[in-house]
Amino acid sequence: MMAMLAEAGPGISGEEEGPISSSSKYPGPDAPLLRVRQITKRYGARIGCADVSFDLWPGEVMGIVGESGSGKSTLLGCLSGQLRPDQGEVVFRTRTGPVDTVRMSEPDRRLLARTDWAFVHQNPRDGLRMGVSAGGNVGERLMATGARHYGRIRGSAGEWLERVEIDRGRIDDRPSQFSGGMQQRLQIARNLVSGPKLAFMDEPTGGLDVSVQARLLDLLRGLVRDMGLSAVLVTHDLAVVRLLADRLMVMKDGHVIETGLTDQVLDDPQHGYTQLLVSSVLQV
Ligand SMILES: Nc1ncnc2c1ncn2[C@@H]1O[C@H](COP(=O)(O)OP(=O)(O)OP(=O)(O)O)[C@@H](O)[C@H]1O
Repeated sequence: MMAMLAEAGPGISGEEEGPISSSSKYPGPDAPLLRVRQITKRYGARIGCADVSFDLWPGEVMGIVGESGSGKSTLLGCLSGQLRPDQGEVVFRTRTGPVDTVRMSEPDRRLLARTDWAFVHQNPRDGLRMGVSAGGNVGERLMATGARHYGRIRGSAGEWLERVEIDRGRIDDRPSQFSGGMQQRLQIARNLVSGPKLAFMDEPTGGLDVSVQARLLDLLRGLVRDMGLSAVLVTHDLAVVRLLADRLMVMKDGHVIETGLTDQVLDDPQHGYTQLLVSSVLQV
């Protein structure tokens, strides 16, 4: 991955030297990658999410679960810059230091979204350009990070298609010619090709057949581990968090009511609502 990035050109900070070493300014395992403090978002009198705080560490996956309307999407929107919270901080450690993304300029946030951040939508159509070829979808993101050499961009796109188990021979096909599972894998390739540090995932396996889901989950788990990716994962599916998330936050009526290591929360839920949530699923 890093070799591909080095070929692809400069990263967000315009550095030419490729991989960031552990001794560089990028935070090590002793500093949170994302520091979230008291995030609150209201829709008029209705609470979207209230007073949410947590730290996300490099390489960690945080799952957010809760029933419909509990505030998961609102929180994810506030964290990823798609919604502006009424209150609170979302501090991301960029390569040059911590930045409160709630208060950063729109162009800077857009640059971050194309480089160090990834967003995997439930519906791949929301994360892909349907009128552009598979290779173009992946290559476009590399170009956003400064890559200009056509042959190398195409080579990296082909490698990433294979990495997400799409035949390289399909590189010139459009996403509309792909199955739902393939479209989702293409969306993942488009997002991860630039070597992001943090991925926001909104029901990444939602709307897919069970067997397709299982394969996608396996693939995601491997990529997250291999890339040392941090992620915030929203889902109502406890089997998905069981497989992917290190830690879990349980939301109800916009508030976080329970948090802890995933296995701990699922095997020994403390809050009555979490107990109900876990017991309502026959097989987790
Ligand atoms: N655009 C909006 N305008 C008004 N209220 C909203 C809006 N979006 C969300 N809400 C309200 O905010 C609360 C949290 O909604 P949110 O969509 O964040 O929950 P969720 O847990 O993501 O639900 P789901 O799993 O169904 O997507 C709900 O009461 C919802 O009605």
